[in-house]
Amino acid sequence: MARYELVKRSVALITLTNPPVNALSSAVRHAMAKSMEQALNDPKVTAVVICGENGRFCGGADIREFAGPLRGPPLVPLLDAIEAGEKPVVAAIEGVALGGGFELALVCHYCIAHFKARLGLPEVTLGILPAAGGTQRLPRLIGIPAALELITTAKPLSSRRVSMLTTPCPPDLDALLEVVTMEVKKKARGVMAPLACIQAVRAAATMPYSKGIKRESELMATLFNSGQARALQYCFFAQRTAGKWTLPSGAQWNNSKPREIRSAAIIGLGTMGRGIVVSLARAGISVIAVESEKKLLETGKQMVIGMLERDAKRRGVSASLNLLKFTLSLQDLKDVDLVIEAVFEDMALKKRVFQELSKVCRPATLLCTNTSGLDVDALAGVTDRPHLVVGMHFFSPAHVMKLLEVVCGPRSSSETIATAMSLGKRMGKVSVAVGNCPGFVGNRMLKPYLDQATFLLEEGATPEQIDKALEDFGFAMGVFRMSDLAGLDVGWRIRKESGLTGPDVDPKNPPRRRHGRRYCPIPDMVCEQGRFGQKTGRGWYMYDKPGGTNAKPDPLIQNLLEMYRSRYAIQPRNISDKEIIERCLFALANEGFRILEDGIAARPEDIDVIYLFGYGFPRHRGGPMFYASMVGLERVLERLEHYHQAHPDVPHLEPSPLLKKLVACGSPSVQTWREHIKTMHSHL
Ligand SMILES: CCCCCCCCCCCCC[C@H](O)CC(=O)SCCNC(=O)CCNC(=O)[C@H](O)C(C)(C)COP(=O)(O)OP(=O)(O)OC[C@H]1O[C@@H](n2cnc3c(N)ncnc32)[C@H](O)[C@@H]1OP(=O)(O)O
Repeated sequence: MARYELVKRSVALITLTNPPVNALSSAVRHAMAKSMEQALNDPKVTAVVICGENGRFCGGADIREFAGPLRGPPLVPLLDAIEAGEKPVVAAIEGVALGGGFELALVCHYCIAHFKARLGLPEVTLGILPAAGGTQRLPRLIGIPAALELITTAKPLSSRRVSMLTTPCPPDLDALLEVVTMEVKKKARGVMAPLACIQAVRAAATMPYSKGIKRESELMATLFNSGQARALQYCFFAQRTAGKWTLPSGAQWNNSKPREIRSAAIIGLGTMGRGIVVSLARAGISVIAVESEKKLLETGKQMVIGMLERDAKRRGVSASLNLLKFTLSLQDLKDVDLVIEAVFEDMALKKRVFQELSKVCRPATLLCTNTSGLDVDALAGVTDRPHLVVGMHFFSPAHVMKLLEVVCGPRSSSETIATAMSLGKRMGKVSVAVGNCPGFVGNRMLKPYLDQATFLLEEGATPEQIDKALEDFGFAMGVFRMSDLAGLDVGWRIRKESGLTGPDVDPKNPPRRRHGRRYCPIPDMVCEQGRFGQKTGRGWYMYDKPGGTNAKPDPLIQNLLEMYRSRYAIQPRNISDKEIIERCLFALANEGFRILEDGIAARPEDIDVIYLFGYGFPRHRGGPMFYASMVGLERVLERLEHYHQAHPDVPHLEPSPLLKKLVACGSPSVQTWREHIKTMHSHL
């Protein structure tokens, strides 16, 4: 846990040895305390050096330990003792010095850092604050503005006994803290940890160290026990769990070798295709981009080049334009390692593309589809290599959004899945393996969520009221603003194709009902007026111009809602924010339980990661499944039963069997739900 060596008969070398990141677990703290005592008591030792094994200084406190009672020697007195010791202590930093690791470096009297070392205080991302003196020592060392900023930056330090310094303090401290508070509130609505950090840094500026450190500890205690800290720490591990995919066959992330992908091709240079080309080129992969018409090819090419150039400028690197080739001919794809089809969302068209690819590409080429919800296995079925077909569902804009759903068809081989997952990682994506069903995980869950929002409109709410409730909950954008951004026409076309609206609707359907269930036609009526969202300057809101982003409530939508309600004799009622949140989010989580039952997602963590990275679910709420567990499964069940009773024609409100089962088992923690799903059928 910590190795003690005497170097040159005078220097004590203490090496942290707790792979993979030398986290300060209770065993490490214990070993460090012992080693420090030995060094301080040995008259031969004139100086101490602390470093970490395997090129990593220290990744901070052991986050896993936060879930249980705190054991072992506490960190703060250990660090205070290092700082107060009579012998000089040097932190030799290679790799990461994060959180408690950075705080350890701060108490050392000297720091030597490799130029590639990464120093920082990421505690806020875990819903806590740097509570081993970080908020008190750092302002003393580098001043308030720089310390406030350091949450996301790395700064090498070289100073002695930092706690003895006075904090360099700007004359307009209150104004500065006010500005930072406003920024933090805007960036992370409703998130407690950054605000607590500001209060702790204020204490560093206005109090002696002994009082400041006490304040730091009080603030930490509040954060530490908060639901937000639990949610954010859950997110940290959920993201890592999601990469560890596993199939019922026994194939999994650590026993399936991915293929090396050197070249790829993208079919279709629409919004999605362009984003995927940029992501691939940024990852250093040669890309051939294919379009069906010269004009589309030229437009796509100019846009891709522009995107790559802007991106490279921002990152201070040169644009990898030499990796790109643009063509009208599928024949050019005969030698590529992998193809991603990103054509229009039309099964017949996609099948034609896959049949063509089967003929043109060499037999070992992987064929991937970027469909957002169509049957991946149906596409595999028209090829000569169904085992090499997999879904790679990127989210728009694909060069920005971090999420990738890797859709495993029943015939996708483990090597194919491993390759898609590993390619996603190389492209900087958070990849989650999911099963094949309409909408997969993310879009399948979206339907009940969107349905509830539009039903609430019928019953008396307005788009701005619903959006505000969701934004106050923590979403960056409410459901209607988000729909305006994404474009309303896509959903309209899908509803027309499925016979829910338009000329193909069965005339026997009573109004506001389809296939025996409640149906809200308001989104269709909005589209019939040519209101497709931001791009047309009108949608659920009005905008200054087509493409404008400043959403304003539109009296025409208000009129439309009033006319609609009076046509169907609906008496509008006052709807509370609580009802909005419960109906939208419990319906969302309820579908998540069904997805787990159906074996479309292997674990609740996978669903949460999809919603965090693909749908803007607030991270400090942990994701829809974690949120349900925090509310209490019993409560979620009771509210769903209540709403289902009030709306029996909405099957999505009927509590899922898995939710009922978990409640019957005493509402176990989200990390153990998997054990209760074991016996069910998996599509993964
Ligand atoms: C009444 C109540 C009073 C309460 C008061 C309580 C007071 C308690 C006193 C606390 C003192 C506070 C100390 C400090 O201020 C708090 C902290 O230090 S919090 C931790 C801060 N550190 C981080 O957030 C770093 C997190 N890690 C990373 O960012 C990355 O892992 C990395 C270090 C950059 C390495 O990245 P990669 O190379 O990509 O590797 P992975 O991310 O895949 O990680 C590999 C493996 O390691 C596990 N892991 C990483 N960091 C930690 C950690 N800090 N603790 C535990 N485990 C960690 C990670 O989960 C992976 O595990 P695997 O998935 O392989 O099992």
